[in-house]
Amino acid sequence: MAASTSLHALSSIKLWSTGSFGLEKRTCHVNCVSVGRRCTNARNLGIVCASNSQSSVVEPVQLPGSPKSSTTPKKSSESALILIRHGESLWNEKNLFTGCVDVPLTPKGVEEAIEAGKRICNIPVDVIYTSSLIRAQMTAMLAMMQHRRKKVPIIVHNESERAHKWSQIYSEETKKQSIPVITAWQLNERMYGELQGLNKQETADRFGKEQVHEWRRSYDIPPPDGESLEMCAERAVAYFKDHIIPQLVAGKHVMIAAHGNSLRSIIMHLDKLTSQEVISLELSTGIPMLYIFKEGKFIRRGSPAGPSEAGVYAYTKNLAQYRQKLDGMIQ
Ligand SMILES: O=C(O)[C@@H](CO)OP(=O)(O)O
Repeated sequence: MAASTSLHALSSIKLWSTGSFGLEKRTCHVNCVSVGRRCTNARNLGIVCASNSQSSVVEPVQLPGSPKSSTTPKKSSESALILIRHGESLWNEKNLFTGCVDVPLTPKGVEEAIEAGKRICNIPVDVIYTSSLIRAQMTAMLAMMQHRRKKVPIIVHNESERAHKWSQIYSEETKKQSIPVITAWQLNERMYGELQGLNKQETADRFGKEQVHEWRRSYDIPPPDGESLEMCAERAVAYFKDHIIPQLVAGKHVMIAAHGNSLRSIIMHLDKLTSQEVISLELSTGIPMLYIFKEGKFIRRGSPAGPSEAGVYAYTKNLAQYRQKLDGMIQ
């Protein structure tokens, strides 16, 4: 189906379409990354980095005015990568296709973000990436309010020379107690084209569940005038490789707050999912997922359960040590 096909034209094509919806049965929708039979298996992920990181290493992101630090990868280091889909938005609540429409969180979404923050409050975060959409930014900020390290997340404004200059910080100590938040449109939700603002149920009633599921979850079939997951991946995964992997290689701990589909495309890349497997990948709102980046590989560690449970902290010595350090600082 051509991306430019209009909904009007589609309605006449799809009115007769009533196929079964077998894929729905296989969908595994849980509070973590879940892909069919792989739901519970953390596994080593052969990576990306070997072919990309060396050619695309960029400077670790710094707050305005920070002295430049070394970009040399710390060979023995491991880095945490937290992925979090934004909390429930006002259009999630209304069951509307949202895409790149910039809608805020609901009170429930705010709660989800706070809860997510509690789940990651012992995991180190050096730099945060969010989309340019407010629901992802709200989620990142609210989650960080819960972090035990109590650093202040600060949005980096580099959109113009003046914005950069006017947001300078003139205290090294204050900078040390801050976390840069980089906003990137490349991490935005997939652009949903002519579906944006339509009710999901009404659209399924009109065009058929099968067609709507294809638009929502297939890899390479775009919704009318919108982006397919493949098109979304072209910008989101490219950004991840060019900007985020170099941070991890440099030993920085990264959090990404983004969207159902921009994160699906990144997870597809990290977990090496096929275009068939990604169909059943569903992400819940406000659930953080942890990967460990070590020796050029991403190791999926699932979703941190809660600050008081051993859970993910038992997985790596570094995370356990960081937590102990926080315990020491806070006592
Ligand atoms: O409406 C959207 O932008 C997305 C995420 O809420 O919907 P879907 O579940 O179809 O990916």
